[in-house]
Amino acid sequence: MFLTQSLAGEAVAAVLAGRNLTDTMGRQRHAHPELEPRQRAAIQDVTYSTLRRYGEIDFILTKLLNRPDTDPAVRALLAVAIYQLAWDRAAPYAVVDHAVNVASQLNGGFAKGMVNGLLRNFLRHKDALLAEAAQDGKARWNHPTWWVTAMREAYPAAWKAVLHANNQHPPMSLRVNVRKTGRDDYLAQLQAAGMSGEAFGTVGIRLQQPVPVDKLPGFFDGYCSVQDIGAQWAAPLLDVADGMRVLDACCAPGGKTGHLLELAELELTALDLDRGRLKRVGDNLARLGLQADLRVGDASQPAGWWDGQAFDRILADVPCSASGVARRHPDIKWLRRPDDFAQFATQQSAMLAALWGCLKAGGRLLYVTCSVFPQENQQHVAEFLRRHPDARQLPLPAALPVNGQLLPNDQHDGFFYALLAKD
Ligand SMILES: C[S@@+](CC[C@H](N)C(=O)[O-])C[C@H]1O[C@@H](n2cnc3c(N)ncnc32)[C@H](O)[C@@H]1O
Repeated sequence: MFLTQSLAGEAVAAVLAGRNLTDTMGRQRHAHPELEPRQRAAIQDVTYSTLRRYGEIDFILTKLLNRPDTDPAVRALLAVAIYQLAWDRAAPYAVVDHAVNVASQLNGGFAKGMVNGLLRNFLRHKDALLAEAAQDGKARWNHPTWWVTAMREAYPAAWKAVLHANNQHPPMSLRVNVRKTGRDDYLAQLQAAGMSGEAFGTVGIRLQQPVPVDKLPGFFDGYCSVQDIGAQWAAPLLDVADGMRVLDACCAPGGKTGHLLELAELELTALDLDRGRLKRVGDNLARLGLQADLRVGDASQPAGWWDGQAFDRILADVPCSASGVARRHPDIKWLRRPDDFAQFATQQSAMLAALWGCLKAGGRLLYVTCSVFPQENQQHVAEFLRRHPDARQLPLPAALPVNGQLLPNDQHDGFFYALLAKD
């Protein structure tokens, strides 16, 4: 547990200092090759869970700490230990002892006594403090206040459910590669391997329990991909057919690229700005037995990568706040700032306008975000339609919300879809 607390504390401190959690944990894995998968899973679980609950934890720490200028590394360690004492199954005495040991190695160990005293104090008043945090208007939602206010305004009926979903463990879902096996066959293979899942859509399976991918039958032979059920709408919405020229404009790590290629024989260009992430697209396609023309480039600058031949279909899965997948990336809640949206909007508008010029008349473009903020979604598309008289928004299938906004729930993450036709 010493290592779990030490590395989880380090990761929480990095996020609270403004750093990305995925990158931070990647660096930790690199620095600690000796960690076994079980230890890595424990560190990830404690780190993610602490960040999911950070509103309540911060409230409790603010009450218990005498000094507002506590060392950030010590405060993050305390946050992790409070998560463990309040919600984890770990034995309280072990949590406190190990936290004291970790503290003794932080910045000269001056905080050892304080960590010991504060955690014991927390244990003495745990129920009352947790009840107080659960009642506090700011702490209880475990989101920044501006985010709660925005959700209240955007979804007067559903905002509590949206915030609640963001604080849960996400479901693990699969997309069966129909080029290799059928969905019913794959469900049977899962069952034979001691796993069970529920069918969704035409090729989706939501697993009852998340599992490491190496336990999934035929995963390395491309029988399935891990993909959220909500993300599995993208490729079918583009209604692709054999022989089409298709652009996947922000493709990495390639979840939707693979799905498009599983549906038809396409001449597909897979573009991404990030060379490292594009490599993962190549790896994923190789695993699935599929091929695309992979290009590094900026979607808002087609001159750098486009040969001038228009596309029949374009998928624009643009960079966004990722607020619809906050439960998979709990750092997002604490890293985003309200003024980030202006920057996203500028980037999203530039991409959409440039990609529109690469689409054939009669072609379709699917605008996608994994955001629940209307300014990245409906409002953004309405503005685009005002500026482009040759663009028409097509209705979505009845199974999707009319406005294209999927909100996160126990079945899928939050996504936004707008299907645009060029007249
Ligand atoms: C939401 S992710 C795409 C997810 C992907 N479509 C999938 O389903 O696996 C957005 C991607 O856009 C890429 N990106 C960001 N800015 C870009 C730009 N100007 N041009 C092209 N790609 C960009 C990022 O590197 C990131 O991989």
